Amino acid sequence: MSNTPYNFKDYIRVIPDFPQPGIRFKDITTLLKDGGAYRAVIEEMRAAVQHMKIDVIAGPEARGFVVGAPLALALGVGFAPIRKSGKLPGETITANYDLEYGKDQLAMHKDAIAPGQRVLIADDLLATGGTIATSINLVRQLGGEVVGAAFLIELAYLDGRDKLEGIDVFSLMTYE
Ligand SMILES: O=P(O)(O)OC[C@H]1O[C@H](OP(=O)(O)OP(=O)(O)O)[C@H](O)[C@@H]1O
Ligand SMILES: Nc1ncnc2[nH]cnc12
Repeated sequence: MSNTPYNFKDYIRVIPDFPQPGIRFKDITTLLKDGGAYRAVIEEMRAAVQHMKIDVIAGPEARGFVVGAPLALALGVGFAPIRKSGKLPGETITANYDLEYGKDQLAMHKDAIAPGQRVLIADDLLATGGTIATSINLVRQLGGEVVGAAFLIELAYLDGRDKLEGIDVFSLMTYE
């Protein structure tokens, strides 16, 4: 049971028609700039995923970094970046994906995850699930065991969770 004094949704700015008509963009910068609220969401996520016995967190660029890296520090585990293609300097594997508003390709270093490691994938937001499904694909290609996925925000009406069968999913805030 959470004891937080924060109503986290009060810290999310919803911007209609960004980046294209019909999308209601959930802006987390209004949460991140408040040190107390930022710390509190990471603490809530840490408490929710602690039982998963994670070895490493993987997070997709860019907003997955601002959630995944502090969560890794809070849990005392390492962080493996999942980047848009062409950014990582070492040997990589890649996978293509669709977004709520576009297409892209993600990459990971081949040595980012050791075979058999228990991995949590962390991101700010679950929408269609394309980013997280691609992240899972990459981690599994490297031999990692994806035990969980954690988000600040889930857009439940886009059914992204359907792509996460068999994985322990935690979302701090849900929009219906
Ligand atoms: O569930 P999905 O439909 O895949 O959408 C969710 C993803 O979209 C956003 O990232 P975006 O690709 O816009 O990149 P950014 O973090 O660099 O802004 C968000 O941070 C998630 O990673
Ligand atoms: N509606 C949305 N708001 C913020 N980030 C997103 N990524 C995909 N859909 C999004």
